[in-house]
Amino acid sequence: MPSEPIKTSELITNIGELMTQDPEHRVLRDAALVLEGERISWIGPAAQAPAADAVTDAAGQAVLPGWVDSHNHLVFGGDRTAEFEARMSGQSYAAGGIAVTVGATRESSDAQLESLARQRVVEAVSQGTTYLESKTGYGLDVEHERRSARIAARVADEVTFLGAHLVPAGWDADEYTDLVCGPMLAAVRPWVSWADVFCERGAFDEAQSRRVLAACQAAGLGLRVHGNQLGPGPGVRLAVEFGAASVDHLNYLEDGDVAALAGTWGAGAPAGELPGTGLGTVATCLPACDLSTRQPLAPARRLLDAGVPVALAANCNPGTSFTTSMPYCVTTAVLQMGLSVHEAVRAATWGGALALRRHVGEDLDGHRAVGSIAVGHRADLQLLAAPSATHLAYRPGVPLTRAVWRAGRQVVGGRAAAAGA
Ligand SMILES: N=CN[C@@H](CCC(=O)O)C(=O)O
Ligand SMILES: [Zn+2]
Repeated sequence: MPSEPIKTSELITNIGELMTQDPEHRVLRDAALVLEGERISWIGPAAQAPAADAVTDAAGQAVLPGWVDSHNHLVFGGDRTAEFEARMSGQSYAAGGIAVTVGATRESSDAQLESLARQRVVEAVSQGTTYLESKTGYGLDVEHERRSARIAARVADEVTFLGAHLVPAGWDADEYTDLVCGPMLAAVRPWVSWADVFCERGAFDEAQSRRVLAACQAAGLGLRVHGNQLGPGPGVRLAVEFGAASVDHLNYLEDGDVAALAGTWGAGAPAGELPGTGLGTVATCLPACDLSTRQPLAPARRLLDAGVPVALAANCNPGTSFTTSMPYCVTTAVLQMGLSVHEAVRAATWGGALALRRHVGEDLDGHRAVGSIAVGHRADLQLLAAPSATHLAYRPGVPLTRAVWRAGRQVVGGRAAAAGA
């Protein structure tokens, strides 16, 4: 991605609306902030801003945290246009389509796969994404999963092992599950910190999913689950049972599922803001996927009302959601899922960070918090070509990303562009 050399310090001033997503959920007017190296060092009224080595004039426009996109499948070859067209003519989505992408992925060279994945990251960053996750899952044998994990680790901030995406043709499901839990897990382990399982009809049943989650947890991986996408099922229950950081999709939830997720956050605790303690399972909703598969939209409003923290993610993959656009997800969450603009932005920034456990402090591995604008956090920001975040929903489909900073480095736009010149 293009980047300018990092400045010692940079003042971004004349910010019309600064939506911090900090613990107080502050929205500041006529604000400014200072970046020092990769971190945010000062936030306050523009009139009191300190001097800095460089100055960006936000020209009264809005600044938000960069999007934290916590669910993607970026390492794949080919596409599934024909399947999409068939779906738009009434065919339903089924897990089996994954096999088409597995074939195209195995036929691609390492260089092709990495280049394609990088292009997808660049596309995401150009729309304001500053931190993103990618899964494996289109290799589905030991060597190709290892390769996917290695490539994903080169392009994404967080990598999730999804060997349990589909049982490949010719395999017995239980024997394939043994492979995932044994040699495949060992092969990918150096590159991944998360594991996931597609717990759904046509993919992995409850017993197989439980085995995958237990083996990956024993190997020290954090857990995530694809659950309740194509019908009611055990995905949410399993995620809760294993203390997964996130359960994703959630198109078919029963009252008990919502209650179980809410229960993981404890009564009355400010969701996710007890650093390192009391963290439950985030509900990750994937609106672009829901629309592309013509499934009912995940009940984000109902989940928030029940006290469950919600994340929004793009779920970029060739089968169900071939988009990297977090603004599209935010817009849909507001226009069609009943979230306020503030809630949708929160879900696409702080919510994603919470789903990746990157929402607070400096972690043991030296990562700074992402997903909110606060002193000490990583300087991941986006400047909109609009005076408020409301324009993301008010002007749907309009490219509003004017400038993006990732770890203090401006990776989209220039200071002249930022000032509207
Ligand atoms: N649902 C499972 N996995 C992907 C889709 C995979 C595919 O169809 O290629 C998803 O998150 O939607
Ligand atoms: Zn997925």
